[in-house]
Formats: sequence, C-alpha cells, structure tokens
Amino acid sequence: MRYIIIGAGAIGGTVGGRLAEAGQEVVLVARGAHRTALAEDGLRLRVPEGELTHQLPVVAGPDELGTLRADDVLVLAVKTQDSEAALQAWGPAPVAGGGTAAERLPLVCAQNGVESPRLALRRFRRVYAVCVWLPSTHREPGVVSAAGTPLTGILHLGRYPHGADDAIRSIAADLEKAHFEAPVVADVARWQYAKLLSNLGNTLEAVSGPVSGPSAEALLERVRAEGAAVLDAAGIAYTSVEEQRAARGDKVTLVPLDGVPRGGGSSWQSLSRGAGSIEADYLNGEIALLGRLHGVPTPLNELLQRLANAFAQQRKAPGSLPLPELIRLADDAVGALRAD
Ligand SMILES: NC(=O)C1=CN([C@@H]2O[C@H](COP(=O)(O)OP(=O)(O)OC[C@H]3O[C@@H](n4cnc5c(N)ncnc54)[C@H](OP(=O)(O)O)[C@@H]3O)[C@@H](O)[C@H]2O)C=CC1
Ligand SMILES: CC(C)(CO)C(=O)C(=O)O
Repeated sequence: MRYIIIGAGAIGGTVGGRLAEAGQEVVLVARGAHRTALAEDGLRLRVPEGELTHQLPVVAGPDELGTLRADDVLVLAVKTQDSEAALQAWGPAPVAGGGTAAERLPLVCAQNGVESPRLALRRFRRVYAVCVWLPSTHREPGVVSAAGTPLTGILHLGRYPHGADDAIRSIAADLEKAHFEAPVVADVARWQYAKLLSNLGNTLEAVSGPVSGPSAEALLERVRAEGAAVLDAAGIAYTSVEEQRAARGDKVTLVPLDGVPRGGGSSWQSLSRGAGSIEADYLNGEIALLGRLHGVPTPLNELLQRLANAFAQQRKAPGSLPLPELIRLADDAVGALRAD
C-alpha cells in the first residue's frame, strides 16, 4: 500500500514519518512554507530517539501525482475546518483501472472531533475513522515532533460509522509495525466521542494557557460536564474514563525532546503559529450544536468556542487571556443563562 498523507503537520507528519521509517511507501501533502521545507530538507521528525530525517515525495494536491494507484490509502490529517477543501480536491482524483478516489480508495480520518468522517462520507464510499491518541507538535516549517514513549501513539480505528474490514486491519497492521498501537474496533465513534470530551479543554489551554492548578481544573471540569450532559441527552455512547485509562496505561508517556517540554495541544499550536483559524467549531462547537439540537444549555462551551475563534482571527498570542478573567466571563455566561 502507498500512504498519501493529506496534511503532513503534527499528526500527518508523525504518522507519515513513522510509516516511512517502517518501510512503507509514503507521500506527503503539504502547502506553503512547510511544503517548501519538506521538499528541500525532508521531514525532520523529532522523537525520543533523536531527529530522524525522511526525504519523501511531497505534493500540494492530486494533480501532481497523476493517476492514483489502486493500492493507495488516503489519510486525512488536516484540522477539521480544512477537511471540506481537502475532500473536494482529492475525491475526484482518477484511479488506475477506472473510477475516482472517492469511489475506490479508503479514506482514513486521523483527526479530533467527530465531523470529518461525516463530511467524508458525503463524497467517499469507504471512510474510516481514528481516535487519535498521539501528542505531537508542529510549529516550524519542515519540523514535527512526537514525544511519546514507549509508543508514539495509540490509534483506535475502524470503519465509519461502524464495523471493521480487511482494509482497516491491513492499515492497522502497518501502524503496529511503526511505533503505534492500533486496535481495530467496531465502534470507533464511541472512542471518538470520549476523546471529544477531553479535547474540550483544547480551547481553554489555547486562550488561557496550561490547565494546571485547582481553578483551571475546576473550570475544565465544568466545561466537560456540559459536554457529557449533552452526549447523555443525545443518547450518544462514549467510552468511560476507566476504559480509556485501561487501554492507554503508561504506553504514551511524554519526555522532553532536546530538553524542551512539549508546548500546548493542537489548538494552542494553531494560535502559536498564527494560523488564522482554529478547530473550536468542531470541538466546543460540536457540543454547542448537540446542545441546541437536544435542548441542553452549553454556555461554557459556547464561550470557549467564541473566544478561541476571536483569538485565531485576531492572531492573539496563546495563553494571553488571564485565567481569572476567563473564569469571570464563564460565570457571567452561566449567570446570563439563569437570568433568561
Ligand atoms: N497535534 C496533536 O497533538 C493532535 C492533533 N489531533 C488532531 O489531528 C488533526 C490534525 O491536527 P494537527 O496535526 O495538530 O494539525 P497541523 O495544523 O499541525 O497539521 C495540519 C497540516 O495540514 C495542512 N493543510 C491543511 N489543509 C491542507 C490542504 N488542503 N492541502 C495541504 N495541506 C493542508 C496545514 O497547513 P497550514 O498550516 O498551512 O494550515 C498543516 O500543515 C486535528 O483534527 C487535531 O485536532 C489529534 C490528537 C493530537
Ligand atoms: C494529544 C491531545 C490530547 C492533547 O495534546 C490532543 O488531542 C490535542 O492536542 O489535540
């Protein structure tokens, strides 16, 4: 199989680099300065063993590859707000022997949130989803780091919306040879919704900095409780904290790379790169959407969604809203709801 990694950033760069290291054929899809750096100097993947450089083919889109191969696997690893454009670009690509990528190739969504596989299923026939437990970082062109050890990450994966087949079992087998644990599950959405709850803190960290200390932890707890209430009201199943802990154990422990601790999570990284957009509409915004559909108020998630979007659009520095100010805004949002 040949893996085409659409969005070779933190997740895509790590998965692509590790698969290449394990002997798989990999093509990276990237744009802008990152694409130039990958083409000129290779992918510099920093992992606990050191910096590994992978000189891999890099393209901006399907036209540069010509006809795709029947054994190609598309791995979608862009932020969710970029999924639709990527799906539009890659879906119509012709495949050897006839038909298009959307008709013939497996598309694996290696992303947070729950929206991308739904978007993909509008266009692609064979969609797979991944619950991505893989802390990684991409802050400068050409460089990606993944500080997890002894495993780089744990990737629960399955056919979307449910089930499993030989294609995903083959992909999982390749990942298992590449520093990942890759359990194939028939209910991948259950893992993704649980991860969604944990990712509700991404925006909190992005706007106010690391979630540490009792005040930040208490706020995060309230944000997640809103999320859980919404999922419960919607009748959506999600894996318990205990089940996740049992699956993950200490298998992905972060170590400082070059003596430097990891910065923040993926949304924090969007702000720190001044990307101009952030995934909040598909993390806290997913909870706001479900809350509106099922009659559950979600003032805290709405607040974080709004603040994170404003931070991204105005290119504000991550962590620059003091925590006491955020807590005041949160209390006001809840108070305004009660007064309604
Ligand atoms: N980072 C992490 O630790 C984790 C991330 N995740 C999830 O994984 C997904 C990917 O996140 P992450 O890897 O952090 O994101 P990154 O921003 O690091 O990587 C995405 C890359 O895709 C590029 N891109 C976007 N659209 C296109 C396109 N049409 N063509 C080519 N390149 C494109 C982006 O370019 P540009 O910078 O120009 O936008 C960027 O380089 C998200 O859903 C995230 O929530 C899950 C677990 C952990
Ligand atoms: C790895 C984790 C949980 C936190 O960094 C994440 O999912 C993210 O950064 O989006």
